Amino acid sequence: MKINHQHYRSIWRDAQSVRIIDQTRLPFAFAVERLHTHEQMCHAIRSMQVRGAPLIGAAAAYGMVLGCQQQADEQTLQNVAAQLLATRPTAVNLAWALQRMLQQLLALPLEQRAQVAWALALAIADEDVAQNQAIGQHGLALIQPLATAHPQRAVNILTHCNAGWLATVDGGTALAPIYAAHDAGLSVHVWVDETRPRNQGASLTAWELAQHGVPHTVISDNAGGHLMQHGQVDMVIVGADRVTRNGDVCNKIGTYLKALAAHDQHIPFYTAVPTPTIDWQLAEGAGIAIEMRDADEVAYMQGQDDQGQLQRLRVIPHESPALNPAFDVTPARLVSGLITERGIVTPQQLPTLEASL
Ligand SMILES: CSC[C@@H](O)[C@@H](O)C(=O)COP(=O)(O)O
Repeated sequence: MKINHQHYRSIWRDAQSVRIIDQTRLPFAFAVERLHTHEQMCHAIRSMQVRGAPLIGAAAAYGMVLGCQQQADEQTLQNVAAQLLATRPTAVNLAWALQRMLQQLLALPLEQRAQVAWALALAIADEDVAQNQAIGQHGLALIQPLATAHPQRAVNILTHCNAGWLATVDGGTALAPIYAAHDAGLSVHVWVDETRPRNQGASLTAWELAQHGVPHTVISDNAGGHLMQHGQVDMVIVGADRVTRNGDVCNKIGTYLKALAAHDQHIPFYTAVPTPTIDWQLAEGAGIAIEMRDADEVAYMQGQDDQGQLQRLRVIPHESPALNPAFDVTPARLVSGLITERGIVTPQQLPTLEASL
């Protein structure tokens, strides 16, 4: 991803520390933070300075590296992994990356661990970038026929939350096919759900689409169904935090409602999902731990006033409680297909995909 003509990943090594883009400051400030300890990485994941399933996985891997720099014995590494695992419960990539790092590090002699850990984390990051590139190409094959069918207008794609390059190491999942289509010269336009309460759509997806020059429009979370009814959505592509063996898709709260509306209107609903986001151990979505976040995220909104000052404003009565489940589960029956780095599969074809891994 290029920002002001400079290429960035959303996480990278800098000497013996790790750099991240602080996503809580976007879209109004582009700020890079430097992390030296695994405690700082825990804070970055919990506070959502870094967020999005694949990026959380890579961040956890780099968190293990930072822990390893201080002490690399088994008990310390298990302890660091447990702290990182406790930061956010829903995205399976976190547990996946920690398990992989632990397994590979503990197989090494103690004195080699701190050194090799950097290469192991980089491998996870590089794999994510490659997977997203492949997802982009497979997803492009879905957009191409829609562009051919409607040569006089843009293909309208609705997305929810941020599953773009900011949610990954680079390239994005749900946005990867959109970037691929735009770069291939196809006319695409993106309906960007604002994604209350944390506004990842309005703040992050809109920002990165604008950086890349992709035409888009931010809509309120409630507008999607209306646009679908009026022929203004050709397809929906979302990301996922966890997909279960049967193809149930856990993603940002509100995804399920978009899937229901898309199903009612016979609009294809795809989820773009790298295979590390598939939880082969879990039979169905009902078993997924849904993160409950602070009610203040619902009670308050943050934004910039006309003088350029950041403001945090309460939007509900002081007497009213609020509830903030961060994710929901879209049943497999509403999912047209999963765009993976191995190709596009229906939920029913997941066992074949698992066998091929
Ligand atoms: C490629 S990211 C896919 C999902 O992780 C994304 O859609 C999402 O729900 C992110 O939630 P967040 O709470 O911002 O981490």
